[in-house]
Amino acid sequence: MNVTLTIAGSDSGGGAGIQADLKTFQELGTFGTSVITAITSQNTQGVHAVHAIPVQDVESQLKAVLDDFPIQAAKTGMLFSAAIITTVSRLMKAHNIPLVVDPVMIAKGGASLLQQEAITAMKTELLPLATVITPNIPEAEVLTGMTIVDDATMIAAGQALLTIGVKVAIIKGGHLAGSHTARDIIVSTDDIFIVETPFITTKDTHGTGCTFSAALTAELAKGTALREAVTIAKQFIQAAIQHPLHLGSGHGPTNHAAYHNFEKVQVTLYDDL
Ligand SMILES: Nc1ncnc2c1ncn2[C@@H]1O[C@H](COP(=O)(O)OP(=O)(O)OP(=O)(O)O)[C@@H](O)[C@H]1O
Ligand SMILES: Cc1ncc(CO)c(N)n1
Repeated sequence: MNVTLTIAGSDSGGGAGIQADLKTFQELGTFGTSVITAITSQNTQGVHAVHAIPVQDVESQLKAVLDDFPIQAAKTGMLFSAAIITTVSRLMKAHNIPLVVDPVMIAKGGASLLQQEAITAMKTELLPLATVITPNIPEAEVLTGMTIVDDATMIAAGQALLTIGVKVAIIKGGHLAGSHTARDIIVSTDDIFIVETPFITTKDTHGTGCTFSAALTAELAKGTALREAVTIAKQFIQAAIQHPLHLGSGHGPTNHAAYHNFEKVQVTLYDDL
């Protein structure tokens, strides 16, 4: 059994955060473990409260999991504070575990999930340990100081992230204004490629970023090569958005079971860049 780990915040609404990660890990045939960094009181309408877990409790959860489980890949989501980032980075540095960093900053409704002063710690302590980083466009802009408007600027931002020490940058295009496609660009030192699916107009997109990065983590844990792992993660999130559950009155969760319950999604790959 391949073991995965998520270090993230709890979403009481079940569509994002730890809950999305564990459901996705399970769907893709891995055994999910978790370290909770914060408890959010959240539903489809928004984030109503955030309670950060004391840093010593984050540390003891992470030690407990790392000491006893053969973790094959880990991901981070909501980390909230510089102190939590410093602790997670220190402990992960001592282990050679493939790490997917989803640099969660702001929830879809606008609530802050990462304190402003934590961005430096993320850049200097966590990103050098990242195998893969999965920023959306606003997050990539904050981390690089660049303005992203098209493929060329997405690639340039990805390359800027590589200089921080990240091995692979996946810049997610879901937020690009006026886009009819959900186009993500993958930049590594030896390869640049694009995965693309049709953009789906829906309000049920709560937790898309968490779900995508968790699917990628599960595939990396199984030893799937990068291109194939990204393609499966893209199929997983596209299916989850395409077959909504219509839960709640706001931004509903995606359907984490859709990848197995519906027909396979077509992903277009461009690699002649
Ligand atoms: N409406 C959509 N239709 C199809 N694919 C989408 C849509 N929205 C996002 N995606 C895809 O979902 C994945 C997650 O990207 P997204 O940009 O939504 O992450 P995010 O903004 O980090 O999410 P979150 O709000 O959960 O933090 C990417 O592959 C993106 O292209
Ligand atoms: C706990 C948590 N993590 C991440 C996100 C981003 O979708 C969210 N809304 N809530």
